[in-house]
Amino acid sequence: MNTGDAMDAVGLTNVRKVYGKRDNEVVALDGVTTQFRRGTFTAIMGPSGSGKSTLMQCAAGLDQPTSGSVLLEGHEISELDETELTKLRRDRIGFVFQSFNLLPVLTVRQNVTLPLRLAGRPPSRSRVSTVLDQVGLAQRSNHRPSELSGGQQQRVAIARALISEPAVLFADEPTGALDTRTAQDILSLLRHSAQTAHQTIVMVTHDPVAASYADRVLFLADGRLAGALHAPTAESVAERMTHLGAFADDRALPLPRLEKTRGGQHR
Ligand SMILES: Nc1ncnc2c1ncn2[C@@H]1O[C@H](COP(=O)(O)OP(=O)(O)OP(=O)(O)O)[C@@H](O)[C@H]1O
Repeated sequence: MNTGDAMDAVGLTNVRKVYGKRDNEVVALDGVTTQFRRGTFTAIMGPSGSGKSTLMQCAAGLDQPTSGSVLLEGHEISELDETELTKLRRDRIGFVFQSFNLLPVLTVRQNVTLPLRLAGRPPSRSRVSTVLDQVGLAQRSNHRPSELSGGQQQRVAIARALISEPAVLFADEPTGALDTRTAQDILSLLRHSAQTAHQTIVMVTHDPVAASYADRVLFLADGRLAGALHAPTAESVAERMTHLGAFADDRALPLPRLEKTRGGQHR
């Protein structure tokens, strides 16, 4: 059995994912091998349709690869039954998706605490307050989702993912609906979580500045790895994306969405 390296929170070996059959076959991932070390923050980038979401779904155990191995927190996911997979995801993994999946009848606080209450591990009031404060929603804890902006709803989803302090956090465009300042705060929070709480963060993004908060950027093209950048800057990421054709059609490089302070450091 492949037990992998204990330093890796997630390890993919030769992962292939094919959707559809015969004439309708789409090869979404075509032999991807990579590792996500514990306590690291990785951004996944690539042109539309390059397989980013599929990679994340497979790495998170939400979807099974057609072939190849995914080792998640020491477990080969193809060897787990649905109950074991559900337990692994519930206890060790956090998710932030583009659709926030908030329950409209529950308040912010109730939405954030629901997964842990369902798991029989209700968080303390102070833990809830800390997380709501971290995402800038302390004043909104009794509001319902319909009373919040899109960006605020996204922050509820982020708080819900962070509250259980998951070993691995998968996030699909977590700052997509946020204004510049809030996006900076959330990205700094994610980086801080990786550095201090040794959480492993895997984030899909289209934004080179968001990616520059990560320790490493993995590039995908046509379902295959197309290189990596360590200690990325927004400029180096944007340049690489342009070469991958992600910013094609004669547009200028997208202006970094987030500002940086002097010396290239993020606030
Ligand atoms: N459920 C599915 N059934 C059939 N094809 C799929 C399915 N999910 C994804 N695909 C195809 O697999 C390929 C990779 O899709 P994926 O969503 O992983 O790309 P992506 O890089 O996340 O794209 P985007 O940046 O546009 O969100 C695409 O060609 C897509 O059409």
